[in-house]
Amino acid sequence: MRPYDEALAQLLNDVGSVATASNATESVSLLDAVSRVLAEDICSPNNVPPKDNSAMDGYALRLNEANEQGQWQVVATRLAGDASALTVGPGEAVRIMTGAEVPDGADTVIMQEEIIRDGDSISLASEQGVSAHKVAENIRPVGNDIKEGRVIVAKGTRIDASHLGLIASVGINTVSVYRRPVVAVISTGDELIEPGQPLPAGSIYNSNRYFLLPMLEKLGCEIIDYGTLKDDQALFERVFKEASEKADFVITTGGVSVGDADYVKPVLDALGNIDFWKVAIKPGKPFACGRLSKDDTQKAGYLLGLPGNPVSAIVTFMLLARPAIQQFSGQAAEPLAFLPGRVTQDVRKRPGRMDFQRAHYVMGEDGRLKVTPFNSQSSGVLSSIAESNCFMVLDREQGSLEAGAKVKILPFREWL
Ligand SMILES: Nc1nc2c(c(=O)[nH]1)N[C@H]1C(S)=C(S)[C@@H](COP(=O)(O)OP(=O)(O)OC[C@H]3O[C@@H](n4cnc5c(N)ncnc54)[C@H](O)[C@@H]3O)O[C@H]1N2
Ligand code: MOO
Repeated sequence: MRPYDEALAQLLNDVGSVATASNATESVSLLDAVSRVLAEDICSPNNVPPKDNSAMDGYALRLNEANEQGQWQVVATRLAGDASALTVGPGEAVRIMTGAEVPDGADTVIMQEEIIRDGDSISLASEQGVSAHKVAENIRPVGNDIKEGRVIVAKGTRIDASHLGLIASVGINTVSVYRRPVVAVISTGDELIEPGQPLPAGSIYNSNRYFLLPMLEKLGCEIIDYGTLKDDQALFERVFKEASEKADFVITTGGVSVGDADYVKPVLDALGNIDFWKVAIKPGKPFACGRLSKDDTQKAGYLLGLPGNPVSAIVTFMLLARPAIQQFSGQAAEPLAFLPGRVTQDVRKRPGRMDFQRAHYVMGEDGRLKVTPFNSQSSGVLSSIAESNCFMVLDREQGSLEAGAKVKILPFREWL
């Protein structure tokens, strides 16, 4: 059994990345770019905001040159979108709206709640007069958000809604992204039935397919869904081969253990090579992987054989398949971000496997995170994932723990 870190390092080394391949990029319009990985640094061609503008509805004036009476004459009105030439002289003010360009000469915008207006004459409402205000207040300076030429989103970033907004804010509507990884998904097992069908004796509903497809979607993958295969070695061989010729990754669930109908490994061995089998993690130990071709020069899909138990399948997807697909997609490495916490109850654990217990974490009254493991840690209990918000991660050589012990928290809901 490989320790988790070694298994992941080997997997990442074996799968490579489209970022090093030629012809692996395409140009897409902004709204089609969400969930894709950027193949270029996005540099801003201009300043945001492009000119000094007002943060408030109020009056633009020269606070530095306030007269003794602290009074100004309103000489014009400035709306957002109006860029006509306009200069404010000493003793003059311009009625200005939020977002409008600050007229030349003005050094400050006073918000209207802090102004007393009498006809076209304004004065400061505060008894402290000018000293209640600061020069430049309520002015958003040119380039305050983004300076011209700055990299606003780096190559290797998986684009989310905030990146789309930021890229739009500098006026760019097309970006270069890496091609999508093609992923074939295969459920295996004689006992599996699709939801919506009556359940014959001895059968169970296929749940793995229903969390894998949306998680792959979220990773920007192009999916080939092979549904469910009966446990038949010749059938596996034929379908795995076909899938590997079309897909970058072939993800299977089930059939990787030591049972009489566990054909995934023998088929991987026959078509290609097993990179490794078994990782020292709980759940998910029998994870298997390798390339589905013996010919190194041929492009062929890489098999990620997830264990059949639903929790083992989702955990190995999150911890092994997901980083492999992210790296292959050209995404910059994203190491697991643990949070420090304390466990609320005694925990039993035997040394030997790194344990990813499903758990719920909250902020305690002392401001520290406290984490409570789900009451069943069985790898068949999928509600342990649906009702948890993190893994409580216990190192491989760790033994049992007492309530109050320090543990690592790994939030996972954003991956789902
Ligand atoms: N003698 C041993 N037996 C087992 C070992 C072992 O080391 N020695 N390891 C156990 C562990 S740990 C796991 S995990 C499982 C993995 O088994 P397989 O990958 O071969 O999976 P299957 O036997 O095909 O299925 C296991 C379990 O999961 C259910 N299943 C499968 N696919 C789905 C699906 N798509 N949706 C819902 N449920 C699914 C299946 O019905 C079984 O109950 O092996 C242990 N055994
Ligand atoms: O690894 Mo199995 O996934 O312990 O149930």
